[in-house]
Amino acid sequence: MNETVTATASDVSETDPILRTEGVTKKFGTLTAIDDVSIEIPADEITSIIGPNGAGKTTLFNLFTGKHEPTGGRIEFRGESIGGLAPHEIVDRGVVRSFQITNFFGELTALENVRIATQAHYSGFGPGDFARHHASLEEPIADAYEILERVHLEDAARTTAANLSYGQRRHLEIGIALAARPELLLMDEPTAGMSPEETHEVVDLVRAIADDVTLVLIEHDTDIVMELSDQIAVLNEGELLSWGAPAEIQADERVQRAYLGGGGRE
Ligand SMILES: Nc1ncnc2c1ncn2[C@@H]1O[C@H](COP(=O)(O)OP(=O)(O)OP(=O)(O)O)[C@@H](O)[C@H]1O
Repeated sequence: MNETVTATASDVSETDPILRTEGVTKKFGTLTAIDDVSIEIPADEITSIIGPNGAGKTTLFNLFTGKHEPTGGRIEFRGESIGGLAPHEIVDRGVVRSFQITNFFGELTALENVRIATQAHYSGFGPGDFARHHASLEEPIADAYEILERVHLEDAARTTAANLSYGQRRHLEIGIALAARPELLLMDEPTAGMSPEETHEVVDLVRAIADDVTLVLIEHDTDIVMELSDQIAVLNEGELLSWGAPAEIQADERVQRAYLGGGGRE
């Protein structure tokens, strides 16, 4: 059993927490996937969640997004409890997840994919209401172009998603997430499967997005984690093993033993 680590923003950051958990626990039958985790995610910064396979990283994201309901404990976004809210209610509050798995319409263009995602913010658009009269699409289209520029896909606006390169598709997924106007964006392995050049581009993109969106990343590439993160939370067997600035995490012997040196569970 590890000693209990309680992560507070005051340890590493001066900013207010945007997301906070208090003793949050998630059990699947007899397995405790998240075990009494208390953490504060500071606003306007980049926080990474790392840990060996099966440590509970994805489960923690699923608790943040409402995919899973906590078995115990509390999750607050901007001071209000969100534990147990439906996923769409949590998105409406500004907590959005960018998926690693493809989450777009392959036969539609990059522009159309992002435009559809922006339409939720305009009154009068309902689900599936994709093909409106052109004039009523002006604002969503302008928004979509702005987002495509942000994710460096302006030149691929008219390319169907299926014909984008792997790296471009990952940019599109980030664009679709940005279309939901997140205050807090959860990114699941943004550089997974990318070439060194594509990785470099995404690292720059993540940094640019972090200028006005709080980011929480799950990332397996330790170099990227150390480069990008303002603070790092280390999970191990469902528990918060350590929390701190990159240099502190790198120097933490428990982290070395549990993660950087191998180990883990499936
Ligand atoms: N829906 C589920 N039902 C049952 N067990 C689950 C479920 N989701 C996750 N688990 C278990 O909870 C534990 C934590 O899994 P989780 O996917 O959160 O780990 P992770 O840190 O994201 O791992 P990885 O790095 O391999 O993605 C694992 O033992 C996993 O098998």
